[in-house]
Amino acid sequence: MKFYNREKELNYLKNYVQLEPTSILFVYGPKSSGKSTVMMRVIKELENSNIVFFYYNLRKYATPTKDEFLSIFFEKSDKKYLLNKLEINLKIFKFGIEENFDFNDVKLNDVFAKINECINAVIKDGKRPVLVIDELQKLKNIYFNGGKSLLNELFNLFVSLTKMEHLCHVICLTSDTLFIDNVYRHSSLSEASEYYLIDWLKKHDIKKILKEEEFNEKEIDYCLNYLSLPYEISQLINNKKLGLSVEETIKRWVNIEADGIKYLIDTSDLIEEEIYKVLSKFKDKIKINYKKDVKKEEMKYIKFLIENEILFYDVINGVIKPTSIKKWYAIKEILDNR
Ligand SMILES: Nc1ncnc2c1ncn2[C@@H]1O[C@H](COP(=O)(O)OP(=O)(O)OP(=O)(O)O)[C@@H](O)[C@H]1O
Repeated sequence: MKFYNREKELNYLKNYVQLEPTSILFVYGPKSSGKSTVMMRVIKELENSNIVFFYYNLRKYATPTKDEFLSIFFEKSDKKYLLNKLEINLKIFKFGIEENFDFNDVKLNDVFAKINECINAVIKDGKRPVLVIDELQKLKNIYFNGGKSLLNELFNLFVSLTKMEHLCHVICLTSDTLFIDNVYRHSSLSEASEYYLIDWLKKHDIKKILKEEEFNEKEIDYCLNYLSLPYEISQLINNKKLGLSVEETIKRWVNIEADGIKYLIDTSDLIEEEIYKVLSKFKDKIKINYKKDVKKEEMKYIKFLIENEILFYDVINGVIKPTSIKKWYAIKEILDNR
């Protein structure tokens, strides 16, 4: 699979993991903007460095239970940390735990003590641990002894590992911006966190990639109006090979998106008129300002559109926009057809 551009993001993350850890890093961005792909590329490019990446991709699992969380994060072994054998293309590690450790009735403090032991073992070996969790919000419904929320307690552990003790970087990737919103407004976390946006591809980068992929000038001009995400480029290339023109493919995409949005509205229990009213804010502009353009009573409808990945809320910059440019055209199409 070809990797397109993202030099700036790659460099940022490669440099970031080599600095002293001082805060938790939240990498966020619109759906499918390429957050995991960039992170995996960082791990690949640093595979011969002294960094030990503990990379847990929770996207691969259905929402985990407590037992599943333990088996995703730990592996029975006489080592304190060990290569994840299931990942053949990537040198990533799991926390090691002794063979006779009993996962039944385990207390959260014991789990955290084990994580600390593993991280300290890496440091003792003269290496630098980096913990990366993709789609961390999937742990939000796990509770341990006495009803303790795993996620809240993990945040305390992460603050301790980064801001307090500077032992280990903790990087959380997510496209769930309502989750980021909660984190951002959480007083003790906001002072211990940094945020990095992996956004749509820039027009000049798309142009460069399309030129390299031998698209002609006319095709490039057409594409530049509609493309924003890296996977769209790979799909266009494949469709071209299958004999579909760029214009046909894009028109079909916009149609499918428009159908999807209309179906979502038609099957929702919310007041249809209010959803359309919110969408009409995007009739003539691609992004709106949360503070200036959104009224309190509209937030319910905006949240609905964010949860359903029609809109993306960039909490840090106070901007709301469709999750992709193609989605923007789909919104405009359903507004025009009303
Ligand atoms: N720089 C890139 N070059 C080529 N393909 C890419 C690039 N970035 C992402 N992709 C492709 O786009 C798709 C989505 O990428 P990825 O899963 O990394 O996005 P994400 O932002 O992590 O997604 P999500 O929002 O679901 O968490 C994948 O098929 C991936 O291979």
